Amino acid sequence: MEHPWEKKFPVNAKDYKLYEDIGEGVSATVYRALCVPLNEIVAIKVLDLEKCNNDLDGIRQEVQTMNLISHPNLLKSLCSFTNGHNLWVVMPYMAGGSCMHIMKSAYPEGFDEPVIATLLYEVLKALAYLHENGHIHRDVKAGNILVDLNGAVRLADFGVSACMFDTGDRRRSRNTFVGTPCWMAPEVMQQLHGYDFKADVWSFGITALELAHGHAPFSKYPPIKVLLMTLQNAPPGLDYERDRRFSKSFKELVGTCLVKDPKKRPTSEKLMKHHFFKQARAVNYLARAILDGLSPLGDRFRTLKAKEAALLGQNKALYEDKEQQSQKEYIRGISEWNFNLEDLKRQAAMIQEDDIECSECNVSTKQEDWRDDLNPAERLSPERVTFSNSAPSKEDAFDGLHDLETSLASFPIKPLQALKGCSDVGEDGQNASNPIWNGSLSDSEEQFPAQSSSKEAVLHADELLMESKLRAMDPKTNRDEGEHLGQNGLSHDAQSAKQRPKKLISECERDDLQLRYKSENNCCGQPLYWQKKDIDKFSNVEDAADGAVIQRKGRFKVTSADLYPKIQGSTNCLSGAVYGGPSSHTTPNPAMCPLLPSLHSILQQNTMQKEEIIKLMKFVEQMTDTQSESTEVITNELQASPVSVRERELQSLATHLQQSLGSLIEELQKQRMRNAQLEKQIHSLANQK
Ligand SMILES: Nc1ncnc2c1ncn2[C@@H]1O[C@H](COP(=O)(O)OP(=O)(O)OP(=O)(O)O)[C@@H](O)[C@H]1O
Repeated sequence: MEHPWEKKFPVNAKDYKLYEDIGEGVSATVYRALCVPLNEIVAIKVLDLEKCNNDLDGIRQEVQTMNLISHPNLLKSLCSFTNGHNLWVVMPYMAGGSCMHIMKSAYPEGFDEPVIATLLYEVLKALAYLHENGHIHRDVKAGNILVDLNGAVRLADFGVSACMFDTGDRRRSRNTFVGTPCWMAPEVMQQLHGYDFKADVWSFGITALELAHGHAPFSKYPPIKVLLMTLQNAPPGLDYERDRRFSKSFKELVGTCLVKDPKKRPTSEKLMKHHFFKQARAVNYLARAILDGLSPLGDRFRTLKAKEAALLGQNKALYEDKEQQSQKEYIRGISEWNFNLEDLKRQAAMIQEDDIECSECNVSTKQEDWRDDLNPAERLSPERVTFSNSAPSKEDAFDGLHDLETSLASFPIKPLQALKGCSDVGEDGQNASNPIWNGSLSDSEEQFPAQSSSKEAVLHADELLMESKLRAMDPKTNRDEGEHLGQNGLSHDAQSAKQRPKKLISECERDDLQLRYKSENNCCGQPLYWQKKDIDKFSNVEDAADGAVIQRKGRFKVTSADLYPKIQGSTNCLSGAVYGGPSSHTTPNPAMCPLLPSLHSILQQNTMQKEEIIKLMKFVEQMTDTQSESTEVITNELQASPVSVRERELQSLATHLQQSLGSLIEELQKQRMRNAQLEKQIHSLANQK
C-alpha cells in the first residue's frame, strides 16, 4: 500500500473538506479532513498566523522539521500552505488520538505495563533518530504521542523542537527556556549551562510516569510550583510500595531517566537496550489493548471538551481564589499548560514563602490537601498522586538535601528571579548586570551592619528548619532523633548544620531577604506598595517598549526584559522621579531621609525576628512532638502583628486619601458656587446691555 507521504498532496484549501475538530493546542486547532482529489482522510492543523504574529520563525521551524524528518515514529507533514491568515499543515490522520486523550477518556489511572513498554519503545526509536540527527524534541509528553487505528505510534509536535546544529557553531547545547513545566528537565529550567538531548530523556522519564499514573507528577500544581518542586525535590519516580503493580525493571528505567545530573542519564540509544523493553510488543497489540471499544476521536474530543467546559463553568465564580486558579490551570489540560510569563509572574506573586519552603518536605501531605480541594467533577477522572519522593528513604532525604543545596546554590536568576523581579519589588542583588542594584545592596550592608548578623541568623534558622523538615519526613530518622537531641533540643546534625558555614536557603527566601534589605534601603521611606505599583507600571512599559522576544512559541514568551528586568531605576529612590511614579510628586524632607530608613529597618528586623521565633518554636515543638496552647496563642499574636502594622499603614493612607478627597470636593463645590455667581453677574450685565 502506498504511504500517504509518497503521494502528492494539493496545496490549496479548496481541495480539502474540514470535518470535526479532533485536537486543540495552545497555538492551533486540529481537524479531521478529507483530501478530496486523493480521497484520503487526513488531519489538518490550522494555525492562526495573526495570533502567532511574533512566532513565525517558530512555526517555520516546526513545518521545516516536519517536512525534513523521515522516520516511521515521527509525525511528518504531508504538505503545508497558507489560507488567508491561517497556516494549514496537512498530516496523516492518527485516529486513536494522543495517549493523553486516550487516558483521559478511558484509562484515567494509566496503562498497564506491556502497553507502556510498547508505547515507550516506539517513542524511544523516534527520539534516538532525532538525537542522532542533531534534534532535541523538547516537548515529549503523552499529549504528543499519537496512535493510529493499527496501533502505530508517532511522536508529534515539533513546535518547540530545536536543532542542536542551528546556531552555526554546531554547539550541542541550547540556552532557551522551552517545554511544558511538568515534563521539563531541571537543567532546562535552570538555564545555567544550557542543555542537550538529555533533556528529552528526562521528559521521557516523566512521560513514563504519566503513562503509568494517568497524569504527570506535579500536574495539579501551577507552573511556578512545578518549577520549584522539580528543582528542589528529589526526582519523582515509581514508588516501590504504592506502585506494586509495576515491575522492578520499569522502576529502574524511570529511575535512570530521572536523574538530575543530565550527564548521568543514559542516551536514548542506550535506553533502547534496557531490559524493561523486553516486554514491548508489536504495535497491533496497542490497537487491541487500548483502542478497542473507544468511540471515534472527534466524539471523544467533544466529550472531554464539554467536561472541561462544565468544570470551568462550575468554578468560574471561585476563580479569583488562588487554589481554584491552579485548578483552572490544570483543567486547561495537562498538555495545554499556559506557560506564559505573565501567568507565571502572577502565580509567583501569589506564592507565599511557606509554599516554597515546604514544597520539598510536605509533598505528600500537601498533595493530599490539594486533592481534597478538588471539585467532585474533577474527581471524575481520578488522579492518583503517587510520588516516590513523598515518603523518601533516609538516604533519599539526604540526597534531597544535597540536591536542594546544589540546585539552590546554582539556581540562576532566570527564569524564577525574573518572575519575582517583575512581580515583587526585588531582583537578585547578585545580578552582575545590574550595578546600581549591587551598589545599593552593599551600601545597605555598610549602613546597617547589624542586619548582616540578623541575615545570618535567618539563614541558619532556615537551614535548620529545612533540614528538620527533611528529617521529619523519615520515620526512622524521627525515631532516632530523640536519642540525638542536644542540650538545646536540636539534633546533633541540626546543630552541626548550624555551625556549618554553608547557606542552605532557597532562592526565593534569598529574594525575600534582599527585598527586605531593599525596603530598608528605601531612602525616602516611600511606602512599598507605591514602589511596587511604580515598578509594575514601569516594567509594563518596558515590556511593551523594548522587551526583545528571546523565545516565543504560543504558551511561551521570554523577553530580554523578562530575563533581566530593568529595575535599576526603581531600586533607587532618586530615579523614581525619572519615570514619574508617585515618588516624583513627593518632596522628601532631606533632614528626615536618614531617619525613615532606619525606622523601617527596625520595623523589618522586628518582623524578621518574630518570624524566626515562630519558626524556632515550631521546630522545637516538632522535635518534642508537643503543641502547647500558649505557643499557639503567642504564635497567633506574633503572626498577627506584622499584618496589623501593614494594615495600620494602609488605614492611615486610606484616611489621608479620604481627607484629601473631602477637601477637594469642598473646594470643587466652592468653585461651582463661585461659577454660578459669575454666570448670574454675566447674565444680568448682558440683560442690562
Ligand atoms: N495528526 C493528528 N491526528 C490526530 N490527532 C492529532 C493530530 N495532530 C494533532 N492531533 C491532536 O491535536 C492536539 C493538538 O495538536 P498539537 O499538539 O500539534 O497542537 P499544538 O498547538 O502544537 O499543541 P501544544 O503546543 O499545546 O502541544 C494533539 O494533542 C492531538 O490530540
